[in-house]
Amino acid sequence: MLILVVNCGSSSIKYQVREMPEPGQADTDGGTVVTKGLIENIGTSEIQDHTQALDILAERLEEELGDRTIDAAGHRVVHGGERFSQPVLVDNEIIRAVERLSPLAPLHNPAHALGLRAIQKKWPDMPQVCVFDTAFHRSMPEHAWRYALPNELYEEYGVRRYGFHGTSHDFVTGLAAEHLGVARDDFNAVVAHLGNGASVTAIKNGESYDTSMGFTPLAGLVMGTRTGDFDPSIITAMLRRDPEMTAQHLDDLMNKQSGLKAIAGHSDMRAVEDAAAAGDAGAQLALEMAAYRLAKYIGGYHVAVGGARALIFTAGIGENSDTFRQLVVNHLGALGTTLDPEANSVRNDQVRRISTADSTLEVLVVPTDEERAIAEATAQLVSN
Ligand SMILES: Nc1ncnc2c1ncn2[C@@H]1O[C@H](COP(=O)(O)OP(=O)(O)O)[C@@H](O)[C@H]1O
Ligand SMILES: CC(=O)OP(=O)(O)O
Ligand SMILES: [Mg+2]
Repeated sequence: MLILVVNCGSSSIKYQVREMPEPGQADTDGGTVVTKGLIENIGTSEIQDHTQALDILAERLEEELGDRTIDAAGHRVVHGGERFSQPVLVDNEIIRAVERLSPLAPLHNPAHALGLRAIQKKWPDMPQVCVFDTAFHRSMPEHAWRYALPNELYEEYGVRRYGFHGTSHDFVTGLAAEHLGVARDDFNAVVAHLGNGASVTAIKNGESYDTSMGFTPLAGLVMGTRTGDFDPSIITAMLRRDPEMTAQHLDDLMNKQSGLKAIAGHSDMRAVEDAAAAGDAGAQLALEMAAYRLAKYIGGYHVAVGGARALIFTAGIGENSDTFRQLVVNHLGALGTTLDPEANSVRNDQVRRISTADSTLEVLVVPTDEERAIAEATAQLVSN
């Protein structure tokens, strides 16, 4: 079965076509990638809108797939609100629901809705599935997801912690439990998904118990261009100083001008590490801030789940940066967690253990694959 996996952003569409085994077949190993790519600059004179981007995608697929046809499309949808705890088959009502969640994810959900409609128009008979970043976190207990704010903010505006990157946290949790030979229901762990956006999740009995992102993907860790946690009174203080300041300006400041970029001058971790190695003090500080913030979350989540068995690193930075992993674990001495430097320096795409034999938490690197997880969920739903 051929599955098109799409991640529609406001100005780009990332896609992958995977050949998936029929669900229920004994060996569902995630299938194989047939082709993948990126269409950028949507909303410019080059490519006007998502409909035009889809025309380009269709042309490329025709060239690359010949007369083979796509059986279904699976979409990454960042915000599923309180409604969606599972992937769903798409119809008009679902697209409207994704659109209605736009106030909670203004950078993401409007683009997802455009992508869903554009595909529906182009291939009316192709089934589509939405896979939500928030879904895995629907298992969090209320004391973890509530904010200590007046009730009507939750009741009327849905102000609560939702959490993101759920598809990835879920996927690597399963692989780690399997690797360690633990039943997933008994598995307690801390998962650090460290990409351009970064979040850390407390896993209790195989489910999400708490997570660092919140109402939006801004909260928690120090990221490439996002602040992560900071005192919200900074915002009101800025508004008092400059009453002309707009929500747009503040969103841009917190989401695009902050994080590593603000402290080191680079948002890309490789560039930050190179600058730090060359002696740049700002880059060294940025690394230390990001590692320290994450270490505090790990300690907190170890307590939250009643003792984690494993600490899992994943995504671009988590999978590739032995330097950053070492900086984080340097703070975990009080937990008795230590890395084996040789194991930590190994580079491959396998699930691997990088802690010493006597380390209290077993530290694993687990490569994530959100596209594979989306393709699997899509194949599963459309075959039922
Ligand atoms: N070898 C490496 N060393 C350090 N950082 C790396 C390395 N490879 C990739 N990264 C970092 O991973 C991040 C991107 O992660 P990724 O998961 O691809 O992001 P996203 O999917 O959120 O766009 C970037 O900060 C990049 O610098
Ligand atoms: C939700 C989120 O932060 O996504 P990304 O890491 O792709 O920016
Ligand atoms: Mg990512």
